[in-house]
Amino acid sequence: MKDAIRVRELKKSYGSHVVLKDLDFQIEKGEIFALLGANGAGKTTTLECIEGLRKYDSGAITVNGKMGIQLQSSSLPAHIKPMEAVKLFAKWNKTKIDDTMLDGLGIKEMEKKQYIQLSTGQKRRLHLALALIGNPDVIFLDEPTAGLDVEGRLSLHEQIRKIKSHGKTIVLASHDMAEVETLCDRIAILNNGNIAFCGTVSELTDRVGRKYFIHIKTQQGDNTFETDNIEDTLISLLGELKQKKIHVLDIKVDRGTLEQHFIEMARREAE
Ligand SMILES: Nc1ncnc2c1ncn2[C@@H]1O[C@H](COP(=O)(O)OP(=O)(O)OP(=O)(O)O)[C@@H](O)[C@H]1O
Repeated sequence: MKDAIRVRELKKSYGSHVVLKDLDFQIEKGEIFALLGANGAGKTTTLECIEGLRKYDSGAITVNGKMGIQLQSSSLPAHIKPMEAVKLFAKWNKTKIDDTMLDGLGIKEMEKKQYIQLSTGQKRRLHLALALIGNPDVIFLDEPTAGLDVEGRLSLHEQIRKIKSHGKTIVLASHDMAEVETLCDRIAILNNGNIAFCGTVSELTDRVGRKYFIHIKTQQGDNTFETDNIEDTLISLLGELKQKKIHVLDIKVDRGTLEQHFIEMARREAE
């Protein structure tokens, strides 16, 4: 399949702070691709270099097709009405307004409100609509569902899948691993200025295994244990605590995210 985006030997520093050491990856046409990584790993820097909004030090970036970029919340004037923004963007793009797309995203229902009066979900849908004006081939979404409730999130996922079904390529930066697991064809994890992993979610699961975190709060303090077998670990931990007559106040089990496990694994391998 033809690449929508190809990044080769991308390097970027801010002064003496090296953020991207040497990035190499490609994004295939028609896939949903996510860029993951801890805060400050360089996701936004990478996306903005690809989008042409940020200068990079060296390397090569190729984008095949027209780009549509989702705005940050602060980028629209507070009092603009959604359809005014849509008309403005259509004019800039010298394109006709796609009523079917606007109906799908419920933009016309927001007609009477000003931008600051929109709910978070409505703002996200408007940002998506504005990114789609001009019928782009590659769409960049930065944290598309941050701050939304479950219903808002599911509805936006549905819209993103619909965009993909029209053959578009979608690139997103996200912190929400559950979202990435359900939505994305492939992911890349940024760590220490490099692509630490690039592949499908199931390839990532195969690499790190399914792990869990058990958090135990006792009179003596809090402890966290990583395990791939909740039952055995819990039985042995509780047995040990009982024997030592340490009183358990609270127990929580969470799955952690694949990204956390992967970064932890990379850290251990580097030691
Ligand atoms: N314009 C800038 N000048 C100097 N340093 C910058 C600039 N932009 C980003 N940085 C630094 O570069 C690093 C990467 O930032 P970037 O915003 O790309 O990371 P990120 O992975 O998108 O983070 P987050 O998940 O918090 O949004 C951070 O340490 C950040 O402080």
